[in-house]
Amino acid sequence: EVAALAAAYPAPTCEMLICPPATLVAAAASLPGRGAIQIGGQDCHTGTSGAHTGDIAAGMLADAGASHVILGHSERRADHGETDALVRAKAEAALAAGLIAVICVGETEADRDAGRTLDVVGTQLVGSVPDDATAATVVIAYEPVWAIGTGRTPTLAQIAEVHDFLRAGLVARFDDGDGFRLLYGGSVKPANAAEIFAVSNVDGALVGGASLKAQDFGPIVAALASA
Ligand SMILES: O=C(CO)COP(=O)(O)O
Repeated sequence: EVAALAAAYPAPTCEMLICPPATLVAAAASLPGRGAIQIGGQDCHTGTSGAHTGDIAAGMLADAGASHVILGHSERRADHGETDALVRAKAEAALAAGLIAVICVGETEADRDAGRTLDVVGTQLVGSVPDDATAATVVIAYEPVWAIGTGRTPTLAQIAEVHDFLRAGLVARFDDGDGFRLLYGGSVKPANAAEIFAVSNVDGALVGGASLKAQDFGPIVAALASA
């Protein structure tokens, strides 16, 4: 699928990143036909050395050919109890290893129903993003937990509200806050990609289910390339 996608988009006008499971990072990165597609991991450890059996250090991902790593995905936060402080420490390790960190934030459905969405993502943003982050080294992904894999998405106005809020938070904290890429994630499909990419401060997408097949991911890439 990676090779098929690369063949379909030999010179894309947007960046393409595939983050396969750790067991496939090296194979994907060394695929002769990967073209412009970049490869990332889905998590890394905070440490650069030491005894951490089963964990994958950022430097190991870089050695395997990864350029990026996703950190603080809601499944990591839920399944492994990852806190903002841990995500930040992982991001620091990723930056030290020369990786670009794709840091995820997002509210649960209970948070949204209680009117806490901006509080939650704001706290996650402050807590999870290292102080030495730059627009070149950190990407933020807004992923409402209730939209992941469910086929449900926030309204475009709700996406805009959160993305504008995240942008304001980045601008207030970082000199180049305007330049950070803000991805939306959660049930992005070929059918809704173009309208989501037209939303204020949406610079791209973090795609799960629709990234597994080149025939689904391709139209999403095309929608971003022409956004
Ligand atoms: O976060 C995501 C994948 O990890 C998003 O998944 P879906 O695009 O399948 O909703």
